[in-house]
Amino acid sequence: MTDSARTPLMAGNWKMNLNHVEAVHLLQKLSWTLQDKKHDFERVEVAVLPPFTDIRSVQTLVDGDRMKIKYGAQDVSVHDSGAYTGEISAAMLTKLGCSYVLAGHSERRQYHDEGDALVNAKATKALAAGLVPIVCVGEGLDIRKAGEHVEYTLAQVDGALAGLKQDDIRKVVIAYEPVWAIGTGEVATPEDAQEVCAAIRSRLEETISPSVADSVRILYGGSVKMSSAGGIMAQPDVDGCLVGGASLQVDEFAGICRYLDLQLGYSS
Ligand SMILES: O=C[C@H](O)COP(=O)(O)O
Repeated sequence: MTDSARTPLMAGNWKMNLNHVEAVHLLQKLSWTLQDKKHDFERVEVAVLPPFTDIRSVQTLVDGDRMKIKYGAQDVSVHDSGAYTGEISAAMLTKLGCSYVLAGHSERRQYHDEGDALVNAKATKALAAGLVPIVCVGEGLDIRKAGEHVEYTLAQVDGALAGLKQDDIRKVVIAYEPVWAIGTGEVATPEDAQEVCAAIRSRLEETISPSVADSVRILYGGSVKMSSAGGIMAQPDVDGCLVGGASLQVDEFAGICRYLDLQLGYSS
């Protein structure tokens, strides 16, 4: 990203990894590493998205050690309470001190058949409870090969944000994740990321307002590593990264969070 009022966000999606004991160890080590390197959390925000079972332990650690790392969940129910076995409500996440929640991650879309209407309902519930939804969008390989990736992704954005108030949309984070680059080691080029992130921002400008488009943070996700983060973050419409596998390795994730320092040649 270039100079703008948008604070970059590096969010680590742990997916279904780490039990609560392992989560505490990783988070403690991440915090020490970033503190040791004098990471400026106001300049680059850092968040982790653990499995539900870890969140209470993460909350206790973050509060107890006054960490500046934020945290959130990987999914949220569209229901407030009641007979919905296995579901977790937005209010439960707020009570646990969560700041963020993913909505419509490609793995939820793929394995749980989540579509844009459900993603929209989840984002709506999250916002109403004071959580910031990280709305995930992105195309599969067939769509990319057909050259329809921009149109396809913009339709997902339209669907996910339908009916939300302007002031709510301003708070939303959008994560562009080309599915073919997730967990595959295939990284979209910085130019690929910029193409779609810029198209998303233009769409927000046209359909919502220029000021909302200027406020919304758009992340890139898909096999991001410490070595690729700098090039991706140099793109003007990329405001951060949604990191999967590399967020489970403290040094890699800390390096991604410190992309600015590493570009300036400070010690890794
Ligand atoms: O939520 C994260 C994305 O799915 C990217 O995962 P990855 O970095 O393992 O490719």
